[in-house]
Amino acid sequence: MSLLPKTVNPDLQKERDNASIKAEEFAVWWHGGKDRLKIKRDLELHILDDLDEDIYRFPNLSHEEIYNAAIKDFIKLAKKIQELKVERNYDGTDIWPSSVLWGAMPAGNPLAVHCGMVIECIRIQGTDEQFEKFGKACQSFSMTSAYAQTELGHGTFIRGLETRADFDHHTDEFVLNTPTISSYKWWPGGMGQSANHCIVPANLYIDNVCKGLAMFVVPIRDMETHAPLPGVDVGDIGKRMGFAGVNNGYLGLKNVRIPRTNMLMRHSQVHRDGTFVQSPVSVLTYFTMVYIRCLIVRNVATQLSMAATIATRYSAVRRQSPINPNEPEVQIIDHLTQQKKLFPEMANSIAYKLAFTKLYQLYETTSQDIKHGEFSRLPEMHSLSCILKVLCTSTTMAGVDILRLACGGHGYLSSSNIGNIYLDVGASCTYEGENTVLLLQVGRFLMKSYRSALAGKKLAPTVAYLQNAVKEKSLCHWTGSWEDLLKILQIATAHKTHITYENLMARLKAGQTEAEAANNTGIELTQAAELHGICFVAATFLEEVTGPHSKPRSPALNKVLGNLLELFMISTVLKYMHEVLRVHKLSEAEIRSLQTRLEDSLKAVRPDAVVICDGFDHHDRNLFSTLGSYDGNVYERIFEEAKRCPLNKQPVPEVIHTHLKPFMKSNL
Ligand SMILES: CCCCCCCC/C=C\CCCCCCCC(=O)SCCNC(=O)CCNC(=O)[C@H](O)C(C)(C)COP(=O)(O)OP(=O)(O)OC[C@H]1O[C@@H](n2cnc3c(N)ncnc32)[C@H](O)[C@@H]1OP(=O)(O)O
Ligand SMILES: Cc1cc2nc3c(=O)[nH]c(=O)nc-3n(C[C@H](O)[C@H](O)[C@H](O)COP(=O)(O)OP(=O)(O)OC[C@H]3O[C@@H](n4cnc5c(N)ncnc54)[C@H](O)[C@@H]3O)c2cc1C
Repeated sequence: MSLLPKTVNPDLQKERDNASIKAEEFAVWWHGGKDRLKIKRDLELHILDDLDEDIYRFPNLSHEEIYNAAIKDFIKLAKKIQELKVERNYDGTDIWPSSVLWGAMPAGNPLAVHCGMVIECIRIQGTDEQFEKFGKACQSFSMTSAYAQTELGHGTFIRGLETRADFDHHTDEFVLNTPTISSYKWWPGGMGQSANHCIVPANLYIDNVCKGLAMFVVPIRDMETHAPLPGVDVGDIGKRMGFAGVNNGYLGLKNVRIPRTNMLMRHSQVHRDGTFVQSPVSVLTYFTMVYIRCLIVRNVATQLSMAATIATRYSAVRRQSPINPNEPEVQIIDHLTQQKKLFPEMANSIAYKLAFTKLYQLYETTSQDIKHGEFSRLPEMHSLSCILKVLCTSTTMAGVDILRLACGGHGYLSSSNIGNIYLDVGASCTYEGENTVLLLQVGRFLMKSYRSALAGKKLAPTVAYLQNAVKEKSLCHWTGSWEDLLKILQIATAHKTHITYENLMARLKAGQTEAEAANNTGIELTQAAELHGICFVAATFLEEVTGPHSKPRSPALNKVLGNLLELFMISTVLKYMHEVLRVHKLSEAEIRSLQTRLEDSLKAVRPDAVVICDGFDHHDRNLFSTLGSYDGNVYERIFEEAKRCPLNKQPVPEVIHTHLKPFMKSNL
């Protein structure tokens, strides 16, 4: 019998009753309007409400059982999406990589890469006819696929990939080979057993001359029997830290033949006579990665808001230690240091979601440009998607762990679900471009932009601030306004960029090659890149709160958002104070006033913390957390989960009779 009360925990109810805004108003803003919120909720209702709760207890299953369950869960979900005929998420992005579906696939989706990446890859890299043939088959699931780029020996350095595709003039085919153990494809999601096709990026050879990387649609399993095709060696790479159900795989290819027309040929082509037509811009092959990097930003912003919801609700429900010795124990959310753990992460998740919205607009514009043969925005797009992917994943990983710690011992329970969120976010620091490597790409872009700034050339919009900062070496007058806080971050970034550039130049002057000099300047390049990302996020948040978007919002909501922006700005400037002090000598009194503002902003957020999290509007089944449910009945849920633990099914487990008791007896 369930121990769960039907009522909401009174402390949590009190938080909702006493807040300055209603959660609904925040939810409407967060989701971009009433209509969008309704789309999201209708979807969740249809997808999540009738699920069997046992699917959330996958940590009790074996690797194989988890995979079997994940496939079955995926099919249930796919059928629902097909019935509904929805293609788009509430925010206009593709439905499949959307967080609305996460609750239905708690162990991960063995066809996530198929749905979220391959279809878009075929759209971006294939011709319209190829999309008609392969893309549509993927959309209808008559074909299942994986994106098989990474190899055992190379993930980062794509030019080092060893898989080769040789054009055979006689048969009009490509012959694919992974000639060494290090060239085996390794890691692709869904490739182990789920996919019957792969997108294989490989070096294209015509008459033994390498033409660079191209993408090939390679069947790997029989369409009828699903058995691996001749020349194909495929399987699951074994248990990962997380991603239990995702079926990451390995793939070896030995003289596997595919028709010439299976090369994705929107940007580069091989004709029947073996003529090769080069892509107008070689990095177009990398554009699918740009798309996924954008979506990762949105995903981790959502995951951070989930962890913040769990930890904040728990902190409102749990009481421990009085503040004044003779008074009752307080809700732990009233300890100031606890607020310092919770609220900045809440603000970060909002900041990252806003940054995503801006990033995605740039992505859509750039995609349109590419369709019209215009590529000038690519470097900025690449750099912005890299820096936001890195900044948001790495700080979210750290933030989720802070939120776990904020839940004390119970945060460490698997049923808190924070561990699962942490492992998912942790993977995103590595996949789709390892974070340090992407920071170096951004550092390189900053060096180029800085050189242009020095030459008085016009800069791309997202680095335009460097131009002023080149001249303006410090703030003339410090008022401590939000605008000043942003400005000082921008000047600090420009300064960091400037000294990094100088150090790079000095190394070149001393005779180092460009590559050596870049390697030796790597630490500063990554630091400048990180600061650049911070400036973008801060500028976007500031614009949302003070710009024209604030007009239609109620004063109460604007106040709440202002409190969150204040917290974000002050926390950020304090975090990077060592860089700020290099460009503006803030006095001791000015720094102390920032510390006071930090404390005041935590107190200002406090009364609305629970409703802000309610406004993130996470369905209980998406959170699936004993600590973070809407009703706050934490202890009862923890208790029920313990009772469900498979070990408790019998009073004395078999191993006690077979091993522990005899051992104890032998020591009598
Ligand atoms: C489907 C998911 C949906 C979303 C998530 C949902 C979550 C749901 C849960 C579960 C699903 C699981 C989802 C997992 C999915 C994971 C999938 C993968 O991981 S697929 C593998 C990714 N692999 C990498 O990302 C390799 C990283 N490496 C690279 O990108 C390159 O090798 C790089 C950039 C590091 C270096 O490439 P160089 O050696 O060719 O380039 P250089 O020489 O440095 O640069 C040449 C020029 O090209 C530019 N460039 C490089 N990349 C560019 C790009 N993408 N666009 C534009 N320009 C680019 C550079 O800036 C440079 O420009 P200048 O010369 O300075 O002007
Ligand atoms: C959960 C998960 C899912 C994945 N799914 C897919 C998928 O679906 N399809 C796919 O193709 N791949 C997939 N991958 C692979 C992933 O894209 C790669 O692991 C990732 O790109 C990192 O490459 P790597 O493993 O070669 O790391 P490495 O590059 O070997 O990184 C190791 C270390 O070397 C450093 N390093 C490497 N190069 C440089 C450099 N130039 N400068 C400075 N430092 C450097 C890195 O910073 C890092 O510290 C997945 C990976 C994971 C973990």
